[in-house]
Amino acid sequence: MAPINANDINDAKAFVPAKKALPEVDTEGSNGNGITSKGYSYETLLEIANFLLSRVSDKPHIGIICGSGMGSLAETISDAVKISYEDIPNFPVSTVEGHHGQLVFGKICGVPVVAMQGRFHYFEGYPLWKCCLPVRVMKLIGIKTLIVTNAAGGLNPNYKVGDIMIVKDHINMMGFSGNNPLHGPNDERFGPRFPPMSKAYNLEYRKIAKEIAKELNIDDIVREGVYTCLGGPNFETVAELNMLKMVGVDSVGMSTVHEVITARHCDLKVFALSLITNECVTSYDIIGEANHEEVLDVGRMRQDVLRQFVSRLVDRITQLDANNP
Ligand SMILES: O=P(O)(O)O[C@@H]1C[C@H](O)[C@@H](CO)O1
Ligand code: HPA
Repeated sequence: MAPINANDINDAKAFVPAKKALPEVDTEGSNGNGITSKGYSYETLLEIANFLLSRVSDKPHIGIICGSGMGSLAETISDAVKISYEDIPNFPVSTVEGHHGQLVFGKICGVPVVAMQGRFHYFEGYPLWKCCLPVRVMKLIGIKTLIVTNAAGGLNPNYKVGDIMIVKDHINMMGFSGNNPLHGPNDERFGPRFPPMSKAYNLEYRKIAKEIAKELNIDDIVREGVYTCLGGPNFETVAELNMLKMVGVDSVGMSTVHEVITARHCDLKVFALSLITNECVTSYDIIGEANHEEVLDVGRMRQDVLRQFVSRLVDRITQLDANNP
């Protein structure tokens, strides 16, 4: 029999390896006890931050992470300066469709912002600390608030495709097995060894978001609920989803939780939302299955409303924080 090669496999897509190798260094906690783990040192992150600051004129106040299919959020940014991840020293690269792979600096409603058009996921092969490295870099370049968006499956039976869920809390499923972005030596220059997470999602921001939903006349599609992140890349089984439903999860995705933990650790204020891109399959009788194309399509369908929502949020958060420095 003739040997098979990769091109013989039906519909095989060429494997695209990450375009650059990333230097990983051993980092040591700031207590100097000699314990090390893989990560980037504070100084390396500072170098990345300074590299970025040398290319922009304004320090951003707010960082935005665009979820799958939601990259168009960054198109509301005026005076945009775009920096490809590939051009940033020691930065990871995006490998998922629907994640452009660049930082966009500029202004929304006159407020200096930076948006990540493309995030890093655990399933891409990045450890959690590396998925969250941009959050620390954004902290170092000056942001005070992080707005996180994600595409997620709707587990709450009242949710419909296209709904926007304000995240009020999360369940860190990956953390239950000890997989946490803060694992390893703690550098106190970022934050404390044992950061609390009981107020991770800023209450005032959530109130503002609900007011904005009313102003935009979209309060019928805006919900509030609990998000969880699983490692992916496969979508969940029926049994897994039913288990998550029992423990109070409203939306399921593959990101955000570790980013929020990293952000709260370094004292950033956080707002997060899920765009419900598909109904979770919680019964064996349901014919359809989750797929990434549908996720991206719903992102496109909701892009206008999301842009308006996030723009107003940036404006109002800035006013709120100016009054409560
Ligand atoms: O980056 P997010 O969390 O928005 O992406 C979700 C999770 C998977 O990466 C992808 C599945 O379609 O969308
Ligand atoms: O149903 C889902 N599960 C996990 N991640 C997702 N991202 C979009 N939809 C989903």
